[in-house]
Amino acid sequence: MRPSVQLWYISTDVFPAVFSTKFIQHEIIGGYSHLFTVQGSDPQLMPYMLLAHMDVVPASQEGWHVPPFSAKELDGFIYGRGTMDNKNSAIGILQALEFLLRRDYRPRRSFYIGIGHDEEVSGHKGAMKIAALLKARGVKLSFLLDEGSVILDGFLEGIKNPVAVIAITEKGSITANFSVEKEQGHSSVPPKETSIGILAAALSRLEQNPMPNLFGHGPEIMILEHLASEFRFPLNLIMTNLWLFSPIVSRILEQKPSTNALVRTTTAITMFSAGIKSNVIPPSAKATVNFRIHPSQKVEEVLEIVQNTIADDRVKIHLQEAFDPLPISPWDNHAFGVQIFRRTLLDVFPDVSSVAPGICIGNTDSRHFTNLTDAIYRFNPLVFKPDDLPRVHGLNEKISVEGYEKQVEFLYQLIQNSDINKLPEPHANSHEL
Ligand SMILES: CCCCCCCC/C=C\CCCCCCCC(=O)NCC(=O)O
Ligand SMILES: [Zn+2]
Ligand SMILES: [Zn+2]
Repeated sequence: MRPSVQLWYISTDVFPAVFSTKFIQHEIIGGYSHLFTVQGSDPQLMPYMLLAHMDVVPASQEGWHVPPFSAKELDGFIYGRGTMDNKNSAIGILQALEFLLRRDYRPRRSFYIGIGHDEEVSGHKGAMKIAALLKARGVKLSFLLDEGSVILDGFLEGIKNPVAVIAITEKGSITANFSVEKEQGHSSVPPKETSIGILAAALSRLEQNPMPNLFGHGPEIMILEHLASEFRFPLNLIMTNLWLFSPIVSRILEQKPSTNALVRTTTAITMFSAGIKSNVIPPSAKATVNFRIHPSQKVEEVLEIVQNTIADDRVKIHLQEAFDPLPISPWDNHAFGVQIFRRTLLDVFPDVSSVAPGICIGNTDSRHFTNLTDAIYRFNPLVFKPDDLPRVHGLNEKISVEGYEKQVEFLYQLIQNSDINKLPEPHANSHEL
């Protein structure tokens, strides 16, 4: 089956300078993905990489203010599937580069642009192949920037200003298929339990018994530690004394889905199918459950908890895909990428008062690049309010025109800021960055 991508916008017509510049090489990888190699003028500087993807999850035709693939503009917003996840980055990166090239800019530091075509189905044919190709060419990266976190505005009770959260790891994942088989028969003489009843009860046990709250066992605590001074009194005192207050804070965080996802391995029953006719005892019931693994756990440990919670041998478990949480990227004054992001945020988003390390609660193509660098960061320069979160993979995904322009500006500055060969001095102003 062909992936659901539109390729027309990555073309010579739309980005003439990108495609005609001598020091830029363009390759198609895996049939649809793009790899651009931008050769900098100083080969001594270690290259970096910008990553994005152009494939999207499906969109229902109902419930949208405009058709989901029309990219129509309404009240200052561009609506459409992929406007936040992640065509905004794919086009934004190329547009920033196009602008720079038109101003005769030649970067000093080389960089790669990878635009995958199958991120939403694990990136095995796109990003994974790009990573393998770069590895075979002996490439090492100073840092890599992908999607995965944003500038949060109004997510945390008690913080007034928008804060940029750059994910330094991402959760692991298990996609498991559960099934129960039972003898088919006449519905007038039903057994005590059907395959549907057995499977539904097992899944209900999984939902009713969430995985343990692991706040404080992984890097999620760093978000609050870094943002402590942003909280109003007395929350700032609580956040600066998490050694004492973490039991209370962990209970508060688990109340909302967006913060619950930070403190535990989550369990989402995403597919269920069973039954063939209203008067036939169903021969089988099947379900798919997607777990996103907290950074302090591993696949094995989660599977053991699942087995013990279900505690029913009639329920068979088949793993579709499973991988551990990703390594934690450096976050200190020597982390080149982090310093570049800070400086660029300060340049472009003066309202952002803090930059904190965080966790990507979903998964990204960047996880295929761990052989090329230990400095993998997931961050999209978009200001997110709480009602934006359900739009990702949901209805009425949209980006404001101003927000998209800011994204391009961020990338435009980031490319230039990355050209320095040593870490910048901290800015001498009152800004908290
Ligand atoms: C301190 C408050 C934390 C709030 C946490 C919510 C922040 C949400 C920020 C961005 C959300 C969306 C990005 C997730 C990227 C996932 C990309 C994707 O869809 N990959 C496929 C997959 O995971 O299945
Ligand atoms: Zn995405
Ligand atoms: Zn997505």
